[in-house]
Amino acid sequence: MSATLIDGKARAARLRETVARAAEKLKHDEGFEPGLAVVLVGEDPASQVYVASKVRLTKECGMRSIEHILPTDTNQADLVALVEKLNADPGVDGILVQMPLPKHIDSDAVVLAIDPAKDVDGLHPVNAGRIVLGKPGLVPCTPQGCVILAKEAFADKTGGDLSGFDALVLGRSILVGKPVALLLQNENCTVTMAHSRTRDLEAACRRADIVIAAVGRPRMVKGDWLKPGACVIDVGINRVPAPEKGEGKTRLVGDVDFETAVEVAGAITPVPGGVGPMTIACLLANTIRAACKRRGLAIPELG
Ligand SMILES: Nc1nc(=O)c2c([nH]1)NC[C@@H]1CN(c3ccc(C(=O)N[C@@H](CCC(=O)O)C(=O)O)cc3)C=[N+]21
Repeated sequence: MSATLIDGKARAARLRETVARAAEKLKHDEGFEPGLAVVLVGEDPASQVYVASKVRLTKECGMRSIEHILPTDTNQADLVALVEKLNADPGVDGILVQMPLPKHIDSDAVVLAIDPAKDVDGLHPVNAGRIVLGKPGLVPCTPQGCVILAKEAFADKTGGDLSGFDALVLGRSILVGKPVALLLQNENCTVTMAHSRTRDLEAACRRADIVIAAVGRPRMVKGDWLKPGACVIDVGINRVPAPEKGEGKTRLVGDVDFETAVEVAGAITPVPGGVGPMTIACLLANTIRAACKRRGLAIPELG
């Protein structure tokens, strides 16, 4: 058996289309263009690539992109001052400070400085708390993308309803593991949070109808860890050497061993082309939501 591929690229393109329509409507009905401010500190090449695609897709969706590229030696006070300036700017609806920040900067303090109403990354403790409480707020982008893709996998069977499924989240990071576990609980899944100290991880995995792999270990989850027919969402973005492509070349692999998993799973996300593109589409969707909420407008349904 070979699993159905969950096409994150196509799903993300569809979400961006609804974002573009919402942006167009805001421009037409309300006379403004939602604005997303992206702050990049330093010259990390991966971060530069991510920020470039966020900027490009923001514009493609008919929104305004405000870019601040700062040198590596930027100090914390100056970065916080910039965030405060963006908080106060009425033309800025969303603020994203690209992570990781240089080591001399306390990223918690920077995130805390972001106005929770503009926190389109969903990283501010106020927004994290809202998920815990099951209250509306800005939901982190990668976890949001994981849930959308899991629903997509069950579209035919349950109409996308995840109620009652056993979900296993592998990894407990603030950015992905913890919030995605809470979101799945809010979708009425029975959630297990597994991590490096989990006893008999393989057995726990084998019980799950939905596996979210977010540990950052290349190809860790093997096909024989999976319940036949399970839905597998691979959050991993690991760059590994690919000598077969030439000397010094690399390729991207997930936290799931795709070749063996695809034989057992019912549905699986590829890497690349799975969760990654959804992360950016959800960021753009959050910018629309933040823009509407801040102005007292109804928040559109963005699918
Ligand atoms: N404040 C902040 N918010 C973030 O959301 C954030 C961040 N910092 N720092 C870094 C991580 C990583 N991240 C990705 C976004 C898109 C892809 C993506 O589109 N990946 C493509 C392939 C990209 C490639 O080829 O390298 C894919 O999976 O198909 C991946 C990773 C957002 N992050």
